[in-house]
Amino acid sequence: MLTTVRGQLIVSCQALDDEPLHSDFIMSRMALAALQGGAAGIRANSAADVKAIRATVPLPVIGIIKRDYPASDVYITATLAEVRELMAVAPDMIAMDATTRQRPGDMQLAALVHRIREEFPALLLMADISTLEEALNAQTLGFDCIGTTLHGYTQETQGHKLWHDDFAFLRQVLARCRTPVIAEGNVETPEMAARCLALGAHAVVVGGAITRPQQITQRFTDAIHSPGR
Ligand SMILES: CC(=O)N[C@H](C=O)[C@@H](O)[C@H](O)[C@H](O)COP(=O)(O)O
Repeated sequence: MLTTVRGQLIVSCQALDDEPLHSDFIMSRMALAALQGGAAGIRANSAADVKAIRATVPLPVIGIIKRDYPASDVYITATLAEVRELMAVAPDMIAMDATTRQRPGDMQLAALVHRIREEFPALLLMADISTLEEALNAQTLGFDCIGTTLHGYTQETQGHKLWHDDFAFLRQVLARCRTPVIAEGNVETPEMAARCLALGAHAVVVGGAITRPQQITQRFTDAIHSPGR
């Protein structure tokens, strides 16, 4: 899978249950639209969506399960239970939260990765990180690739966007990691996606700017109503 997506666009097709497009059927059609537009891979949330997408498009799929747990801020493939659920539909790679935050049941990331490797030795694992420290830790733990997915979404990085300062954070991670780095999170324009790849990202994941119409609409309405217009 990593070879297939090298230098390419991966489209994240996700709609949570409180979003207007929440439906495995709709996500599978989003994936088909992404294929027709030239995407090389798909990222999807839930076993149902991964299954529907795999039945519709011949592209590699990165699977995740977003699930909230009490007393932990970790929600992207937080425990072994989510990995097992996803493995029932066999995504090509699974992405999981690889931040240093406390996980449900106080499970340590290193122990969890060890358990996953024991149970699913052939599975590719993507580390969703928010800081350079977490990227380096993920590399040490042997993740197959590192995604900047959570940069801006943790307490430590709140308010940051991946594109700030000409992708300074991405450049920092790329300079320090030999594990392939996938740029993900707030890549809002085609130019930004191209820039991530030019900087050396292995691939780039774009979600909302392609598959969340409410977000796309708001960009237009914000521009129309902005005071300086
Ligand atoms: C922080 C978090 O939960 N990110 C999620 C991870 O799968 C998705 O909601 C994002 O859509 C995805 O990362 C792509 O990012 P963007 O939609 O900004 O292009």
